[in-house]
Amino acid sequence: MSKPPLSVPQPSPRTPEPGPETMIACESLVRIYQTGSVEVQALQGLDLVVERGEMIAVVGASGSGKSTLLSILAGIDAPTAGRARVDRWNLLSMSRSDRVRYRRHTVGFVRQQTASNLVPYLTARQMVDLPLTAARAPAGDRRTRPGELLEVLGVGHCADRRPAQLSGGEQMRVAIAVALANRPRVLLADEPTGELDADTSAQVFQALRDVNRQFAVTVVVVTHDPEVSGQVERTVAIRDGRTSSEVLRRTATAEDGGTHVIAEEYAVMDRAGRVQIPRDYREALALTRRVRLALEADRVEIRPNGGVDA
Ligand SMILES: Nc1ncnc2c1ncn2[C@@H]1O[C@H](COP(=O)(O)OP(=O)(O)OP(=O)(O)O)[C@@H](O)[C@H]1O
Repeated sequence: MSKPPLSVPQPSPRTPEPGPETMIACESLVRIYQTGSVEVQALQGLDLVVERGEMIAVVGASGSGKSTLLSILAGIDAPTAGRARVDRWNLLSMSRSDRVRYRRHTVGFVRQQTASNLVPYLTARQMVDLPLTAARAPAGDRRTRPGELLEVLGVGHCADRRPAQLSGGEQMRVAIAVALANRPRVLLADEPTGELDADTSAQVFQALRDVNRQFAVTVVVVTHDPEVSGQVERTVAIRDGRTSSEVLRRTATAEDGGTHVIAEEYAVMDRAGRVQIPRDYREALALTRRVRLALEADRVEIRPNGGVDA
């Protein structure tokens, strides 16, 4: 420290710990892939908390670990280390049968490639029925739920069509209906608008927002599309397998009564106090391995080694 603090600010009484309203809590999550002698650290200590009923977007460069995170949350892949809890499930200690139950009832997953979500020889109604049958849902549910869900997703008119008879946007809406069949608490979508044009993508995204509100399902959407990520209240950015920053958006009312969205970006600090400083900040001030930290009354300053006030 360059100088002693005048007074140490008191910690905020609000705790960042996952609470009863938390649906997803990942802490220091690590996933290492081993291919022959090569090790790839896809997740390198990622932290993420998502509240019940929240809808968030996850963004990040190609290879930053977004799909790995979603596969782990979907119960398809298992973490190497760290903690990951979704609803009442601990994702690091699930048995094989737990995993089946978890994937059937707790999470719905919409994959990146639209076609991979669908079965070419089944109609939309039959595809929504498939997970209901697998979960031995009551006959009443099986009769009514496929039609109702397709209706909510705006593809009720497509109920008797097969995937080849659907547009890209319709296929994605059907895929979302399939993922929601067993009333999951969490809906995970990996680039659901990646293969769609701008208008169709906006409609599909609106459909995700609608089901988030209507069914109170927690939604995590991975996207490259800034138009999409700009429409949720919270966007989490992943860099090199870690949560690096979050953008929070809120609607403010101006004096003339008009409303506008205010977006504020925050760096994310993990439990050990680590924060990633963006590359452009580091380069602008030539911050290298050693930096100077100073605790002020209302902030922590980071300065280049050899800066003033040494
Ligand atoms: N099964 C695997 N075996 C080996 N390495 C893998 C495997 N899956 C992912 N990786 C590696 O882990 C890292 C993270 O991959 P991931 O697919 O999670 O990134 P992503 O952010 O989703 O990228 P994209 O936006 O391109 O889909 C990458 O370096 C990738 O090559």
